[in-house]
Amino acid sequence: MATTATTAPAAHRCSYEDYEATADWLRSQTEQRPKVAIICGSGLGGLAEQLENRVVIPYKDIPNFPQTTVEGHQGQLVFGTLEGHQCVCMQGRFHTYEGYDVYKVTYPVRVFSLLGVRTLVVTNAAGGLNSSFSVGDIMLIKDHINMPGLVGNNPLCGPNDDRFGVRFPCMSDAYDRDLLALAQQTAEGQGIGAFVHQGVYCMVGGPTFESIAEGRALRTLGADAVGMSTALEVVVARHCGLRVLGFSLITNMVVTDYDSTLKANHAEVLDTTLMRTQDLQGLVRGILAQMPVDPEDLYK
Ligand SMILES: O=P(O)(O)O[C@H]1O[C@H](CO)[C@@H](O)[C@H]1O
Ligand SMILES: Nc1nc2[nH]cnc2c(=O)[nH]1
Repeated sequence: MATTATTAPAAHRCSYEDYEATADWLRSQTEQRPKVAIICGSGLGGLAEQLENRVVIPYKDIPNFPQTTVEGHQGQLVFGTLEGHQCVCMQGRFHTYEGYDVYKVTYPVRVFSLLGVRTLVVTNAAGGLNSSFSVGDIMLIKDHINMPGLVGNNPLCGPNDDRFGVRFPCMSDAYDRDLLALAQQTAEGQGIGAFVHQGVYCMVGGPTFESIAEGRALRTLGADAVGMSTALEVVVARHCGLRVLGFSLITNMVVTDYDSTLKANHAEVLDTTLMRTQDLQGLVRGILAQMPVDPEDLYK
């Protein structure tokens, strides 16, 4: 039977049993039971090095897990404690441009949910579209434009599994407002408020960086930053009820001027992450330090 771009063949989707098998296997590898998951963006995996009592599990050993293929993404799960919170950190994420479908890209998020995770922290490297942003700024994500999802490439396409969430999840509250306010307040308290902004992240498919016309179009659409990840993970996280906090590190400014000779490139992206990695780590730590560890206080 012919299939359309909007509905993957069932064989490409993952079953509840697949997610459970991965979660069960991970439970057998560690006694840690994380409540917070952190997905590290390009060049931002250093956050996982901050965890205490680390248990490191390479993706290649994890049943049903994809492998990372992108420079700046290490390819391992790190369990451990950060500021009193039991965490699991993805040192390396998956992207559709690597050839993975939207179900594989978001596979870890449902596994985390089955492990008992309640809060997802996403980080990414992104190109700045807002002309008031500068390279090295941190953008707290207040909303997203899920470009693949808008054209039907959404990880929730296909039969809905009610064990994870509802058929038609709301996305107007995708990024938790309390966590966003806490992040802003923490940035001010740490004296880095001058380069921390709030804005809208637009996910595109990549792997091409934007043409000038595309950059201009995305800005007109209301995007402040653009990247090739995150929104799909957030959609799946919200579907299964996780709270989400997101950060974009502005690693380059998107070229929107025909007179410019600048050219976006991945080496520049990784260089900028080196420059700001300490600030971002400090900010995440500062936020976690103020989040109640007791889940009953946090998730009621
Ligand atoms: O979104 P993350 O994984 O941080 O990576 C960003 O950086 C890469 C481009 O340099 C792309 O993968 C883009 O999405
Ligand atoms: N699409 C896109 N992704 C990025 N990731 C880091 N910088 C960029 C960028 O300029 N465009």
